[in-house]
Amino acid sequence: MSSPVAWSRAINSSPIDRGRLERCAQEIAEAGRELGALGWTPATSSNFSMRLDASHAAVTISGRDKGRLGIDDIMVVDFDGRAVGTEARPSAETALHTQVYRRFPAAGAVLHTHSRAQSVASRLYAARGVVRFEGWELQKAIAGYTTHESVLDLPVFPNTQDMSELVARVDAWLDAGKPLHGYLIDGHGIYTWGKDMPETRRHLEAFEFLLNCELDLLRLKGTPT
Ligand SMILES: CSCCC(=O)C(=O)COP(=O)(O)O
Ligand SMILES: [Zn+2]
Repeated sequence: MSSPVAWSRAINSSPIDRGRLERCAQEIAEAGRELGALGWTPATSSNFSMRLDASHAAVTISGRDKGRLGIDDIMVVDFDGRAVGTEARPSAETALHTQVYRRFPAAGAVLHTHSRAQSVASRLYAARGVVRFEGWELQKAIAGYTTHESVLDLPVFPNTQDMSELVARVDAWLDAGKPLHGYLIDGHGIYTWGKDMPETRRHLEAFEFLLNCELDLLRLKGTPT
């Protein structure tokens, strides 16, 4: 959103609660600062969002430095990706965010980052199409996982500038009944989500840690497990 005036227009022309929008924008900006400080949002990459209500999300404006976000760098979109109350351009990857909110009614936040581990792992596992985590205690950081004796799959989808292709791949995975808590895009980065921003941050940190462990094993052993 380019200014508080635009925010007022957005709120006046929609059922969105202004207080909720401001709180979400603050949470998104804070997450961006912390993820940026970790080096996971290089060169304006990455995008973040939070659910506002049953049909709207707050999402980062395209091209902004995600490590230095203010609330004016956050805008409102509907779940078809249309901007609400502003001429600003939402993230180029907005369709991947709104898909999560449509497919997971309990999802409250989505984070997408471009860390080195995410980017390198996406290339190494692209041919296999999935990174399979087994036997790691940190799998329990993902909602619903209660033991290291579980299988946690993080699919790797081919990169494309056509978001509808990516949306279709995610839909196909879900329609096959396979669990999904996040995914890599080849040569690109990771998407993950959760019921709120703290859970989404936890998922992102867990996937980052697990990917780094798998990459360390690869360096030591030579082939993917
Ligand atoms: C320079 S990063 C290329 C685009 C991208 O992958 C990304 O995450 C940021 O795109 P946005 O439109 O959300 O700024
Ligand atoms: Zn990206």
